[in-house]
Amino acid sequence: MSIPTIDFHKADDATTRPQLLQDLRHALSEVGFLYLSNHGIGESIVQDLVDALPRLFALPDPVKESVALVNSPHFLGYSKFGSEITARVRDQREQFEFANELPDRYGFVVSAGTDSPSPPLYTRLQGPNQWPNFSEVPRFREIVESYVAAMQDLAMRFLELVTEALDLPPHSLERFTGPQDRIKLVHYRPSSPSSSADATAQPSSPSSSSSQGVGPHKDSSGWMTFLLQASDPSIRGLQVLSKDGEWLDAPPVPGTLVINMGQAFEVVTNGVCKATTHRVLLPPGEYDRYSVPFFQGVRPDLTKSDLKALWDRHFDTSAKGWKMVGRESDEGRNIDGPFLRGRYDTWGEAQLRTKIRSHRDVGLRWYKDVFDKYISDD
Ligand SMILES: O=C(O)CCC(=O)C(=O)O
Ligand SMILES: [Fe+2]
Repeated sequence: MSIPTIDFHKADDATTRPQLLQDLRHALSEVGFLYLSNHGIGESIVQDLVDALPRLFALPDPVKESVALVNSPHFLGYSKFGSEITARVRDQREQFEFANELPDRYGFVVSAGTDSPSPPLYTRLQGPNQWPNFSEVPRFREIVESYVAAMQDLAMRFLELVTEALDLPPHSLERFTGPQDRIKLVHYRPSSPSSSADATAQPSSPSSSSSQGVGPHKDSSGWMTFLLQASDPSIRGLQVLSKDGEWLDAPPVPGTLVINMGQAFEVVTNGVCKATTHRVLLPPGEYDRYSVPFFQGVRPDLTKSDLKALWDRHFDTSAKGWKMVGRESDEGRNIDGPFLRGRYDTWGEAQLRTKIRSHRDVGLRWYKDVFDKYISDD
């Protein structure tokens, strides 16, 4: 199996659109990953971001830590190398996380102390960014905001094509999207053999010579992920788990974005479109890898019961037409998925739990009352 490429230009031409829709349906329901070419994002919007990344991550640690994630109840900010855990192993990456700018509605209601009931705790994930204030990366905020705005527009346009490819009425998926889209600027560096022997490294890292950039996971932050691989094409690392349980390389292809479905998409489609398991495995060497995933947001109050009608009408998996439904490798099926597996019925709560488990220092500081519940619920 290989990862298909969807040429977005073909959607504009009535002679190529039907085949494109068929290819997209196949990619969504039977592969779970695709490259999107001719996506229409302005070249300078992408290039400005790509150019900013090495300068951003070369800043001294105290400068980066001036916007540390732990300062933010919204999990927006900088996390240093080795602070994130996926599949119980420390990831060899550092990252900045931003979102489209939103007010801290939860904080506002709670601190106002009015009689109105507090919003659910998970609404606290929404809030303002921490923008770093440094001169070494000129126009940084503007570059990130332009990229986010372009991705929000692309994600909505692509979602309409997906809606049509799955034979759904126009706009029927749009109502599941939420107010907050998130983006990460990520820098990977393989651990040297000596550092992988330190106390933080786990014995279960994928192999003794490669380091875990990010461990096997299904994206939990959003609905669909649009990933920019922002290093030289010779720098590999991203791998996708096929339905047969085989890890496939997804090398950078200039001019494309890699798209995959997140956990909410799998739930909304009743398992017809699987959220595909992926990881970044860094071959040994001295190099830097940069990537920028954009996660299209999900409506936080979405519950599984909201989806029943859609499942019955369009994603009845006992009906013919969804050829490979339910097929997934054992490794993929065993990936942690609190919304998928039914323990948490509301999307926002499942997302909060995932965030707390991945960034425990933030959880302890801002979510003390629910920390133990979410950490030890498996
Ligand atoms: O860096 C990459 O290529 C993938 C990152 C990723 O999968 C994630 O952060 O969810
Ligand atoms: Fe991911």
